[in-house]
Amino acid sequence: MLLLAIVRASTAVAATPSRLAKRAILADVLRLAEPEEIDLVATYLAGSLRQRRTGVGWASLAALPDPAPQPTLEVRDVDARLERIAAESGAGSSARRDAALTDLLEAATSAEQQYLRALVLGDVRQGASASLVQDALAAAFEVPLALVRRAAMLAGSTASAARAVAAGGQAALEAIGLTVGVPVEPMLAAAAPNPSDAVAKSGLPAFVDAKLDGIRVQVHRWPGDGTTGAAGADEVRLFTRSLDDITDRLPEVVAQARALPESTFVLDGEVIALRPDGRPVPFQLIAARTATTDAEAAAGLPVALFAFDVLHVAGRDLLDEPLHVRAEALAALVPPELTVPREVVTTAERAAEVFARAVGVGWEGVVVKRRDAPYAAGRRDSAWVKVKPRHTFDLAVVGAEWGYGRRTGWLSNLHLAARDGAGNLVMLGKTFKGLTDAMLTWQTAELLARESRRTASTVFVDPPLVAEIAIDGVQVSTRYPGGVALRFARVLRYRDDKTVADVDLLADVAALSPVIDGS
Ligand SMILES: Nc1ncnc2c1ncn2[C@@H]1O[C@H](COP(=O)(O)OP(=O)(O)OP(=O)(O)O)[C@@H](O)[C@H]1O
Repeated sequence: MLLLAIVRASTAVAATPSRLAKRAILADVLRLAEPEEIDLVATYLAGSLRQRRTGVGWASLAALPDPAPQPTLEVRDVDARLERIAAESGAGSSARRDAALTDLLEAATSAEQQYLRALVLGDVRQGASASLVQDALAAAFEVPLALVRRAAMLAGSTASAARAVAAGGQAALEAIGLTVGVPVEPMLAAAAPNPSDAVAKSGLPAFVDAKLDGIRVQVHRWPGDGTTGAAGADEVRLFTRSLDDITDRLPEVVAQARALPESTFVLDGEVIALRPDGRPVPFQLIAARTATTDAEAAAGLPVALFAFDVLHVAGRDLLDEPLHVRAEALAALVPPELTVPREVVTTAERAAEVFARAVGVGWEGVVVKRRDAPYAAGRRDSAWVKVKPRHTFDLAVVGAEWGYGRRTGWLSNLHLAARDGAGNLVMLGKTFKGLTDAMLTWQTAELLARESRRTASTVFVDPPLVAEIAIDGVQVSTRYPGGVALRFARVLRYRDDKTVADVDLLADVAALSPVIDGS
């Protein structure tokens, strides 16, 4: 199939808001794909690449070469070229990568060049997600959508489901089961602002788990065939939320899995580290630790898996079992000190108490779980509902960057600052989230009226506006002058009844982090 077919579909999908129309466009393309390439076609249609990383950044794609006059690029050719680009390593690799990229772009028409650039940068804005492509696969091959979704989550990708359905139709989809050693898409959580809204979604009684702020890890163990590891030792593999294999990075978790009393299982959980006083180490440090295979760095911060679910034990798939059955299987497999703190509650009041206690001991919040729900891999629905404390601060808006795309002409990305002890405004982060069109219009006029200076991208203001900002927390920053950066900031509302004297203190914002406040 020509890449052009995908580019055209992507453009057409972006141009219609109707999900049904999008599905029809995608299904037409999927029907035309050869069975050997349908996995790539499905991947590209969802706006992603088969290669997790290509090593190509913005700079290499800033200027595009002259386009080809005619579309000749085949989807499979594009993939093969990207594979070579991604595989480049060692001395001179960046020059070789750029040369191969230029070759690829020279073979592309102008529309294809734009599409390839967006694809490589992960920036295809067409409104087609993996979920929509699954919908289109079901339509194209006339099979139930639920079966496509199930196959995609069990085989770990929509591309694998596409390959199966193109090769063997419904029967091939049905034949896909959980394979220990092959990661399953993790179940995700919806969000609620407080525990009572969460239990309203989940129903009562509900499981209320502590929400641990670490790295999601799926642990697979199965009897070894002696090909890797010590002779006769079981195989263990660890996968992240995006299904990357990080077994080598977390030897303690591998050891922990080997110490459990079964030789075949799949566990889901969160990897964190605890301080000597039992409080959790901040997420940033866990993320840094998980990103390295450096044994010395690893030894400095031992981590452990805290399991919260089990998908398979000793030949028995548990995905379709209700949570309370999986919870029993989990308790039989994993000792309590290696499972997340959990309580079954029967009232909203009790859920609120468990939430307050969880936050009090340093957990990120809670995840409220429906007692009879199966493991909905790859889905974000109300069977799991996360609740985090919402921290709000009144911060100064000291500048704003011009928006682009739909926000062209509006000042959009806000520069946010708190006050230090001397009354100076110290920048802590930026946000363009939470702004309605009416707020964008209002703030653009207000900020321009207060303009003190500007650069090409940013208008700085004096005096600042004051906005109520919600954040999930703070983290240590080397970028911002106060050494503190906001996490997931969003605007709740403007406080034009407040002035800079009402802006919250840097120390109060920083106190959200056990590390930054020095304790
Ligand atoms: N007890 C728990 N049960 C389920 N998930 C948990 C639990 N403790 C921590 N988590 C983490 O919370 C996440 C659930 O939220 P969600 O599915 O929305 O993921 P997310 O987008 O990464 O969210 P967040 O940034 O809030 O962690 C899981 O991916 C997991 O990493």
